[in-house]
Amino acid sequence: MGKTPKDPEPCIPSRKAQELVDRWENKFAGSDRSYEVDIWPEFQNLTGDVISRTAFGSSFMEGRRIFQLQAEQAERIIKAFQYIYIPGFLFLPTHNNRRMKEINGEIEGILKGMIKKRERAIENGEASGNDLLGLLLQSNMDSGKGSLRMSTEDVIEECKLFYFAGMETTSVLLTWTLVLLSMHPDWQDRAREEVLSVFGRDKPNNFDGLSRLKTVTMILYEVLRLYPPAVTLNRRTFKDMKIGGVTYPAGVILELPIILVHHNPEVWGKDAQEFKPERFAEGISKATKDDQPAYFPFGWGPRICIGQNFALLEAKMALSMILQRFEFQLSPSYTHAPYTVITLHPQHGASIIVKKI
Ligand code: HEM
Repeated sequence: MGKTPKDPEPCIPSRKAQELVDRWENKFAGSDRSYEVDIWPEFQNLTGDVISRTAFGSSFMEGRRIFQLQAEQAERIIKAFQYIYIPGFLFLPTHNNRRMKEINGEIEGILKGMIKKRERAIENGEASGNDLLGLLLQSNMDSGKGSLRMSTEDVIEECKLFYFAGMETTSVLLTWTLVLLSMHPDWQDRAREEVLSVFGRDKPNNFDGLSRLKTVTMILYEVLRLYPPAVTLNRRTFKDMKIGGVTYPAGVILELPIILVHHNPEVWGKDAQEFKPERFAEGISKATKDDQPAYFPFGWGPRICIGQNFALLEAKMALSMILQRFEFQLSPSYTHAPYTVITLHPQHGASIIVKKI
């Protein structure tokens, strides 16, 4: 049968989420109706695969190696920050510092190799590919030799940022969503009812249907409020400026503690610590007292996250597929311990019991 506009070629997030639920389903052996799975590594692999394919197309295996290296790098950076601050300490040849340098070198080496290979292919007349790397290189070629052209270093930095920003954050969102829906089965049921009423048993991969998932969207917003993957943002003043009645000179680093603003009872009400997706029933701007702007999971202003729609789409697809096929609850071994390794991780993983519906 030919493909109709209603039966689109599944996009990368849809294909990868499908593989995940198929794999979970295949784990049910014989008459087993439930089993335990740690969703934290599962979602890291899912979002790592999605971003590898989106960013690097067919070179996704090299991309996956970058993801392993970046995960190790994040742990080491946090370790380095846990020491008392001594200027220049990061330049000392300690074991941790040497390994961080090595990791940086390996990541850059892999990216340089991929860029060279792709540039050669483009020079030989092959298509640049519609992945991030191809688009960056093509736009670079189109802008000629002028000042708008990015250097190889710029392309490397963009790829590294895109990779880290796109993988870690979305896996954190999916993990806390399943944890909270396990703690609040009433919301899990409501979300499943909505998904089944919009998609039935069909694949939830059409954008029209996904944009009609109101309860699922409210749930994701509330998870991002309580467990924002990026807990804090920094800004440096570039000139003297007055903020909230205080004048700051140029060069001051200001911190916006997203997680604290998101939990402030003066803004969100006495129930600020509670999971209540209904607060987003009339959208984000009506969720706070006196409509105060206090919701920044994706940052704000000119540097706002460029991947926010991609992330919400990926999360909605994966969550919908999971809800269509499984019920889930927390495992007795689950320990609630959110902690920050650049993003907000579950320190001891997130084991849940999955039951086939
Ligand atoms: C739940 C998922 C995500 C969250 C919570 C999130 C959050 C953020 C935040 C807080 C920032 C910093 C904004 C600022 O400094 O003001 C940011 C920047 C960024 N994000 Fe995301 N992000 C997510 C997913 C993604 C995805 C999937 C991608 C790529 C596909 C992505 C790519 C980026 C990039 C490239 C930047 C840097 C933008 C710039 O500096 O101009 N993010 N994100």
